[in-house]
Amino acid sequence: MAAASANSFVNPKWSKVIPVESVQELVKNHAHSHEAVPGRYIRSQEERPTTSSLLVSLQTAIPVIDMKKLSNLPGQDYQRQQEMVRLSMACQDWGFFQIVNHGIPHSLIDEIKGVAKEFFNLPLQEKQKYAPQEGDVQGYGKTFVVAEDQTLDWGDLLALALMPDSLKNLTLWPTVPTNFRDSVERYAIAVERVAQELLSLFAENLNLEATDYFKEKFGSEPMNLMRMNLYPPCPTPELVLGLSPHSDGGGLTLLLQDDETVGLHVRKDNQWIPVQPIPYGLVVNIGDLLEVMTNGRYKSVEHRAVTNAERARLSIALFYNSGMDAEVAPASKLVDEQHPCLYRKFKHEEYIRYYLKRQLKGKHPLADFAKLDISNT
Ligand SMILES: O=C(O)CCC(=O)C(=O)O
Ligand SMILES: [Fe+2]
Repeated sequence: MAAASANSFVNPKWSKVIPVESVQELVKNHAHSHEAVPGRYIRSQEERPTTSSLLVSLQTAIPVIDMKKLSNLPGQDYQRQQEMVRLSMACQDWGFFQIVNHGIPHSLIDEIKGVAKEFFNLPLQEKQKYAPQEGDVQGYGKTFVVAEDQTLDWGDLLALALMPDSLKNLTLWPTVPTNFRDSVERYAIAVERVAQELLSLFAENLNLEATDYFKEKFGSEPMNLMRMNLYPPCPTPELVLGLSPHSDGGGLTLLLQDDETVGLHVRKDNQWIPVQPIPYGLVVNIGDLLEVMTNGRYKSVEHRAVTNAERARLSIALFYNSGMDAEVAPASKLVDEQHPCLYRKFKHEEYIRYYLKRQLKGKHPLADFAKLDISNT
């Protein structure tokens, strides 16, 4: 039974895949034309990334957490306690933070960015060898294009399932550059270790019975994905989005972003806050599954990517998720009279299917799928 459901990830039918043109190609082919940005990419007035809201929000920044301060054992270490409080606030108020001193070697970070750039710079025919088969969410192209008339994101991507082995489809893993696969494997192991460390810190902060509470709930085989996003420069960045607003559907996301180019925006108090890159830092955000497991204490927050006219921007996301068969439900310790149960229990696989059938559109999926009506209680 488990094997059958796992294989369906690779073959039929996770989502309808509507093939669309590569944005990199579009830019190349229309570089000198007035029609460089086709109508399908142009956003409605409300969705456009206006500059006025950016100016206001520049005063705010997502919290930065120093992992080194958290690496000691729990105890009387005052610095550690302070950083734990900051981490807790970050998860509750923002759903987003950046981490520094996480222990991932800088050389490995340079390497993964290097192979990703090399891949996207290959000729289109080479990249198309890794286009997904029907119904798959892995491979080179775009996911979440579910309707012919949908407004498109100004970006290309490569999505890879990292684990479990039954989902990993090596035929969609590039072999050029030659060190691509090896770099991805080593980078993934390093980031997964940091994700596990963060999950134990969350459990400690939430006073859950064991620091491996989430590790256990995620199951022995987490379902982890990597997504490399490439946003080419856009002649009219004020009219398009690189990635539509969405909350991440998984557990925890660790994102490596471009050092020089701001592009990620996080929604806070109805404003879009740009995330200033920290060289060799990682952006961490809470996904929908952790919002459910923490009964809403930690927030899975909407975010989007914008483009600019001058430079391409690369980001590499690692989604650390529960296993497919894992049951997702609020921790019973986080449900009481003051905190009624906000979400129903569900199987992770059900939510993936639901999430993938929809366009990336704000934070609605979780609310529609699992939120309980507590107005009468
Ligand atoms: O490119 C970015 O900064 C955001 C990427 C992202 O949100 C995602 O891949 O889910
Ligand atoms: Fe995201």
